[in-house]
Amino acid sequence: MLDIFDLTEVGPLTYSGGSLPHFNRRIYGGQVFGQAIVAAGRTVPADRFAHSVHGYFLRPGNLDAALTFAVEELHDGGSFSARRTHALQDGVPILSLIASFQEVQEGFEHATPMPPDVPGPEGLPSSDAIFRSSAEVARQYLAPKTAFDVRHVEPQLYLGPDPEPGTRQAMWIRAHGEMPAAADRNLRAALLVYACDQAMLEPVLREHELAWTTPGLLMASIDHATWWHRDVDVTQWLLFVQDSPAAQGGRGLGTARVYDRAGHLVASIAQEGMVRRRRPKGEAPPA
Ligand SMILES: CCCCCCCCCCCCCCCC(=O)SCCNC(=O)CCNC(=O)[C@H](O)C(C)(C)COP(=O)(O)OP(=O)(O)OC[C@H]1O[C@@H](n2cnc3c(N)ncnc32)[C@H](O)[C@@H]1OP(=O)(O)O
Repeated sequence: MLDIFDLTEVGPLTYSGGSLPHFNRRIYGGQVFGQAIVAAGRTVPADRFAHSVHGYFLRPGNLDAALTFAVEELHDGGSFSARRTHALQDGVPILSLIASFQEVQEGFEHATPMPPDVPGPEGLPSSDAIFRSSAEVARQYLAPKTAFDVRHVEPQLYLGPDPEPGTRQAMWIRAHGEMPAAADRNLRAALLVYACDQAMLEPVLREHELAWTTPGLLMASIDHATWWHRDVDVTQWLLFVQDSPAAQGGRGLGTARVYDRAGHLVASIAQEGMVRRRRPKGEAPPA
């Protein structure tokens, strides 16, 4: 997974990168969003780190087409730098985001505390075991090796819906493997976005008694925002405390507060997605 974040500089403010296989034959949103953050981070002073990003998934990404990241230098201030990245395939943008970077500074501090009553990851079922238990479904949906161990507090939504629907969930996540010593803070930030796209809309599914494998489900991430409050390391367990404030009109909103094991709030995330039931064959779109 780390290889696809090792972008190649192909021109001024321009980078290229590869894609990992993905089950629905489009580029995994967290991958292209994370790569676009890394591209932006390559163009800022070395002591400025991503603190927020806002972006839109404009078109489905083609796994077989070249992926180019074009960065625009929007602003370099005394302590903040802003960059726009367009991820392009065949000359058209599939993703547009603006990321902002800041020097490390002292300031006022507060954070919503980690909920006290969430069980730790050790005793919870691992996504690895669930994927291994259903070889047929796993072959259809997943690459041979998944990068993250995901452990839900509520029932997982891979094979079926939650029998007790609700808009909230808590989930632990940790990358398999190590981070290279040379990994920089902006790469670590990007890897959090990679990790989260697989679960940000789960509270929407949970509330509506849906699962990833529900037949006829149409889903795609539309937009995404992350605020990194601190340096974040996906090779250590992170707790996602998730909610869905609303779903309507074919769109659902997911939010997450992300805590490290020590209880620090390391990031806040919001993501909206298209969540629809596929129209039955032959049914015309509304006039
Ligand atoms: C062991 C077990 C493992 C199990 C399994 C594990 C899973 C383990 C978790 C993995 C989890 C990964 C999660 C990945 C999450 C991303 O990675 S998503 C990828 C990133 N996002 C994207 O690629 C989205 C890119 N953007 C777009 O594609 C477009 O901007 C949008 C959002 C589709 C909107 O475009 P648009 O042209 O305005 O689209 P629109 O006209 O609304 O039509 C969209 C679809 O809705 C349909 N539609 C339109 N109106 C309606 C309506 N009223 N009712 C119903 N349908 C409608 C259309 O027919 C169309 O259908 P398709 O032709 O696509 O089949």
